[in-house]
Amino acid sequence: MAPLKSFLAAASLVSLVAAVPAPNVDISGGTTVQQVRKSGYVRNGPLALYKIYLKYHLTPPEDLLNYIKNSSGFSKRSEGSVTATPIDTIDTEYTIPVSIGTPAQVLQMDVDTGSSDFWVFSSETESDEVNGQTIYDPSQSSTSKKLSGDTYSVSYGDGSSSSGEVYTDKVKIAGITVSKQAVEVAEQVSSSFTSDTSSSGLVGLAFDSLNQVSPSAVQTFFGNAQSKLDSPLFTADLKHDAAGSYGFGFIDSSLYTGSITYEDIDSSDGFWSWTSSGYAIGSGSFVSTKITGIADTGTTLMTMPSSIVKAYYKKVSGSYYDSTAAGYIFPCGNTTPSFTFGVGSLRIVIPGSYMSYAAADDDGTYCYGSLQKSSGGTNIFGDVALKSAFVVFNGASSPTIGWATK
Ligand SMILES: Cc1noc(C)c1CN(C)Cc1cc2n(n1)CCN(c1cc(N)ncn1)C2
Repeated sequence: MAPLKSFLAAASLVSLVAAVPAPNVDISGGTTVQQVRKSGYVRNGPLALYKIYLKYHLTPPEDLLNYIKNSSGFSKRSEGSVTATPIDTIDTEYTIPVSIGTPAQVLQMDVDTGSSDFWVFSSETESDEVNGQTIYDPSQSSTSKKLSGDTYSVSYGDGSSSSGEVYTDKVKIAGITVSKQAVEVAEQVSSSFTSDTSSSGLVGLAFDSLNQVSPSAVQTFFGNAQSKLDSPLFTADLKHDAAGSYGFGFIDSSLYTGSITYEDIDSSDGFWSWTSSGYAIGSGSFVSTKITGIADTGTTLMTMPSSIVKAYYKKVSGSYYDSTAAGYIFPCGNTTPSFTFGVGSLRIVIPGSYMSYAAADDDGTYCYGSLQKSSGGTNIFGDVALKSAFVVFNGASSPTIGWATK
């Protein structure tokens, strides 16, 4: 436990320095102010150190966080976690319960780190576009307030879309409450959302710059909650065909093995964009090459540059690019090798079983690969990659992304 002792030593030094009153030296010839020790003040090094981290929006080291978390009486901010449930056995998307309004209206919503709008099926959604989803009705909430004149219209990489008006209301996720979250209430949704009976809306967790409310953009749930979290971060522990979790404000060290490797985020395009150190196919040797892509929980699969994808499917017998399916397919029974991507010197292995996504035809002869070619130059580390790791989305002033094995 050396690190803890070392930071405690540092912390006590901080508190020592912070608590000793300066001598009453009158250097201005003016009046002297008598400093007195704050009565009842109990010096506390770790808390003093912790407050420095929070003041400068820095992420405290894990041992300091654990110390604060396990010590009673500290003025803690907030943190919590929520179950992330795959909507089907092939992990098409993951939803979480979200409480909106007073009394709470609870909707299962899709968490999307690839977009920045919090929108819901609502009492205002065209009735023929609602298909079993839970709707939010602002008129039934005593804390809702319409943002008159504000509208939104958002579209996604797969061509789906949603549009409507905007309210604010109380929103609680993982036990963390944002009292005035902008809730974008859908008047229209595209057919793919209507057919997705498992999701009643989206929680966009990309950067605020991507928000599509006009005339002025609003903040995401994370954008609003960040300042009240113990640490300005959220984590994703997605699983194959099993319940995982999203954490807010803290890192649960029981959810991963080894240590977390962090890479810088370039948020200039509003995405969680980072650079991988390379890849390997099956038991093949690791190819060191920079692959810049976005960490996107709202995309089911994974897309890489064409050269890497071609090299991968060379190892899948019977595979070929099918323009009708708009992707690589292969005979379902054929073996798909694992796919490894690098995070610095760390290696995240996507098991071969994750690399076959779903039947590509009605009789299930051919299957659609989980790895496909990038379009428009954006590589996407979607759910296939994310569910193979424990991932930290660190929204500090210089954002980073952390990956760990699990
Ligand atoms: C997909 C899918 N496949 O089977 C089902 C069900 C679904 C979900 N479904 C049809 C509806 C749907 C479509 C989208 N979503 N959900 C989530 C947001 N979308 C994104 C997000 C993002 N970051 N990047 C690209 N699109 C498009």
